[in-house]
Amino acid sequence: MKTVLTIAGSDSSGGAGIQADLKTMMAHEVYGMSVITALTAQNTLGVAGIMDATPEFVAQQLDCVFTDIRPDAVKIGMVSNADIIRVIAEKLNEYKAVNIVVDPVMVATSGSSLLNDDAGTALKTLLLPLADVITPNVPEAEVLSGMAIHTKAHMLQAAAIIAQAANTSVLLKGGHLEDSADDLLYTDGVAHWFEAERIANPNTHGTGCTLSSAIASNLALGHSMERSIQNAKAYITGALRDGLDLGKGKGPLNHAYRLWR
Ligand SMILES: Nc1ncnc2c1ncn2[C@@H]1O[C@H](COP(=O)(O)OP(=O)(O)O)[C@@H](O)[C@H]1O
Ligand SMILES: Cc1ncc(COP(=O)(O)O)c(N)n1
Repeated sequence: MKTVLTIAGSDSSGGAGIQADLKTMMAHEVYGMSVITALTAQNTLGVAGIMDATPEFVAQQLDCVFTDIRPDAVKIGMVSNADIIRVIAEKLNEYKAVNIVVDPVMVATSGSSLLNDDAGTALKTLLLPLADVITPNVPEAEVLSGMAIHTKAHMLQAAAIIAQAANTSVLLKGGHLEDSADDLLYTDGVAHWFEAERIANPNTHGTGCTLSSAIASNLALGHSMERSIQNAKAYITGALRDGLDLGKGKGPLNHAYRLWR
């Protein structure tokens, strides 16, 4: 059995964060493990509260995982402060973690901020360079590149800037552009578009978490980066197309759509 670790925050409403990651891993038939960086009290309408874990406790969780069941891939999501980011970078280096997917989570789909101001620099300098791929959405890519993104041409420019600064591959997700659900992989100066049908579904809580976990699961299963992203896109499109409608705001996906049909 292949194993995947998520390092992320908990979402009490179960649609994003750790809960989305573990459900996605289960749907991919890999063994999921979790290091929790923060608890959030949130639902489909927004984030009511955040309680960060201490950096020491994050380190303790990482030690417990890596000294016992070695992950074949690692997904990193919400890491809300610089001290936690430092500890994660240190431990991933120490344990020589492989197949690292970093989703630079900054703002929840509902609009609430999930990253402290001091964490931005630590994220850029310590965590992004460790990744095999980073998966910003359009607003995150705007912050990371320092430019506005309104078109696919802008996506290309921004991805090149981010890839160069972080010295890694960038999957810039196009879900926030109107009329598009095309994502752009930029690696070593080469651009590859992953095109997908845009689904008319307002319930997109957790799409980013789900996509990055699906990529990590596919990498753990031994697929190439391109194949992993292609498979992950097919999974997220199917989960959106399933049309689950829960909660009063932007609802979650049906992560199990392949299992229950
Ligand atoms: N309405 C949609 N139809 C199809 N795919 C979508 C839709 N919205 C988002 N996606 C896809 O879901 C994934 C997450 O995208 P995005 O919404 O851009 O990120 P985030 O959830 O981090 O804000 C991407 O692969 C994106 O293309
Ligand atoms: C704990 C946690 N982590 C991440 C997200 C971002 O969710 P999305 O995938 O919709 O960008 C979230 N809302 N909560």
